[in-house]
Amino acid sequence: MTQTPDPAPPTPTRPTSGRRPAAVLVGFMGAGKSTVGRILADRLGVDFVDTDVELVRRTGRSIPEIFESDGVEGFRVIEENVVTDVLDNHGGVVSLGGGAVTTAGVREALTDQRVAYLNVSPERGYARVSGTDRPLLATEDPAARYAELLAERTGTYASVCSFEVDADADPETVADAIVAQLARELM
Ligand SMILES: Nc1ncnc2c1ncn2[C@@H]1O[C@H](COP(=O)(O)OP(=O)(O)O)[C@@H](O)[C@H]1O
Ligand SMILES: O=C(O)C1=C[C@@H](OP(=O)(O)O)[C@@H](O)[C@H](O)C1
Ligand SMILES: [Mg+2]
Repeated sequence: MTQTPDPAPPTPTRPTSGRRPAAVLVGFMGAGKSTVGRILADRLGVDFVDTDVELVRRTGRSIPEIFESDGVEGFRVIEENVVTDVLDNHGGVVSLGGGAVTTAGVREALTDQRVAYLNVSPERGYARVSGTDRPLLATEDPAARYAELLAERTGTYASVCSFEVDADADPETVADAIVAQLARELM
């Protein structure tokens, strides 16, 4: 007699609102995720969430303060919680912090999303963030650190994205390119 195998137990899922972001923006520091995300949300007539802003709002601490007290590992834990919660519950445009994709749980949460990778060159990207308070660039040679980290992360951005746009262009042009790609995805 053949035995019917037991059905697989249901996969545990996080409680969600059933909404899904219109688009999620990833890419390195200075790619323009925060800037373009707001423009894109306006174009689409939807809300905008920047997960770094949300993280600061929820913790009541600045990003440099969190890096100082909890280190990069502590920051990533808080970031993963905020990012996965926002992805589960937000229906608009979501911009992530540049390093969020280095966490496995974030990459997992991005698998069924529309993910735009803002691909910036080291020269353009660094010129935009040079002199700002991004903790990972608080080194003796921030330009070298920037180029090194960007090279390290490029494969990860490419692996989680649905499509890539040239982020060296001005913010309006980058937003246009994303709208065009989203329209293609609907066809
Ligand atoms: N496409 C762009 N062209 C020129 N400047 C930009 C562009 N995108 C962003 N910026 C500027 O670069 C800086 C960093 O942009 P931001 O949106 O914070 O990048 P990210 O969130 O990817 O780190 C800001 O001063 C912003 O005004
Ligand atoms: O690349 C990173 O690891 C980081 C990027 C920053 O966000 P932006 O990419 O928006 O600058 C911010 O989350 C933090 O300073 C760490
Ligand atoms: Mg940002």
